[in-house]
Amino acid sequence: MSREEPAILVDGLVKRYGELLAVDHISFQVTEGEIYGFLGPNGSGKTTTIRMLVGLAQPDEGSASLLGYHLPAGINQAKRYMGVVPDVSNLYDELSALDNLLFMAQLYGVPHEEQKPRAEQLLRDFGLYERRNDRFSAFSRGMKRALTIAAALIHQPRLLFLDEPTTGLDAAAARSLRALISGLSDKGLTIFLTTHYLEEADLLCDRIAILVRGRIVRIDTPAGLKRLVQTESLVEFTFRGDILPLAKELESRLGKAKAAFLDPRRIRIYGGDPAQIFDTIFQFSRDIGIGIEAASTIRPSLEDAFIKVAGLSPQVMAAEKSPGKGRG
Ligand SMILES: Nc1ncnc2c1ncn2[C@@H]1O[C@H](COP(=O)(O)OP(=O)(O)OP(=O)(O)O)[C@@H](O)[C@H]1O
Repeated sequence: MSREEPAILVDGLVKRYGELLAVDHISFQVTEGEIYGFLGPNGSGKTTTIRMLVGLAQPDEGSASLLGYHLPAGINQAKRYMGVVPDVSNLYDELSALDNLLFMAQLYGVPHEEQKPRAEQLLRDFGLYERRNDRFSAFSRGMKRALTIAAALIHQPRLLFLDEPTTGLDAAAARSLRALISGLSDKGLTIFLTTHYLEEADLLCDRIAILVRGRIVRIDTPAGLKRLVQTESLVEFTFRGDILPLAKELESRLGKAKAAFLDPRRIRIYGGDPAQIFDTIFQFSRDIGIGIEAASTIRPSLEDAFIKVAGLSPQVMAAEKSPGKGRG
C-alpha cells in the first residue's frame, strides 16, 4: 500500500436485513495511523459495518477496500495485515493466557521461532506477564479484553478493528485499556473503533464519524465537533420537578433554540439569545408552577456537539444500551 492510499476506503456501503436498512449508504476514509471512531447509539449499524469490513457479512451495495485490497476478493490478503477484536471474546476459557496467544500465533501462521517471544512481549506490553499461566476464565473482564486485543496483534497487523472495547468494564479498567489503545496508535497502528461512549471517542479518536440509524450524519475531529457548538450559547436549567410531560409546551416557547433533556428535571438549551432564554424559562417555570433549582451557562462538550448533529442525547444512547447483551 502506498502512503497516500487510505487504510480503509468505504463508498456507498449498504446492508439490509429484510426491510431494515441497517447500514444506509455510508462513505468514509480512514488514513493510515489514525484512530477512527464510529460513534452511535445502539442499533445504529456500527457492528454491522465492522462485520462487512472484516468479511463476516456481505454488503448489499457499495464498495470497500482495506490497505489497498478491494473487498470481497482481497479479504484474505487484507486479513494478513489486519486484526479484529470482536465485542465478544474469541479466546478459550480453558487455555492459559500464554497458550491462547500461542494458539492464535499458530492460526495466523506466525513463524514458529517467533511465536513465544511475540506472545511474551505482548503479555508484558499489556501488563499480563505475571498472569501468563492463569486460565483465561480466571481473568477479570478488563484483563480478558486486554488479552483479546493482544491476541489480535500477534501477527503484527497494520490495521486493528476494535468493537466497543470498553463496554461492560469499570472506570479503572476502561481507563487502563484506553491507555493501551493510545499506546498502540503511537506505534503507528491504524485503529478503527466503535463505541457508544462520547468520552471515549473524545479521548482516543483523531476523527469521529457519528452514525445514527445506519447513516453517517457527521465526520469531524473531536475539536471540530466541539467547535460546532462553541459559538452558540449553552444554558442548563434544573427544575424542582419533572417537566418531561411539558416538553412540547417548552419547545413551542423556545422558538429557534433547541432543548435537550438530560433527565426529566434537567434541560440544556442550544442556540438563541441567552438573555431571552433566561426570560422564557423563568416565565415558563412560573406558568407551570415548578420552580428552578439551578441555572447556568456551560462550556460546550463533545456531548453537546453530538446532541446537535445526532438529535439525540447521550442519556438516550445510554438508555438504549441494553445491559444484558452478554458481552465478554
Ligand atoms: N443478523 C441480523 N439480522 C437482522 N437484523 C440485524 C442483524 N444484525 C443487526 N441487525 C439489526 O441491524 C441494526 C444495526 O445493528 P448493529 O448491531 O450494527 O448496531 P450497533 O450500532 O453495533 O449497535 P450496538 O451498539 O447495540 O452494538 C439493528 O437494528 C439490528 O437489530
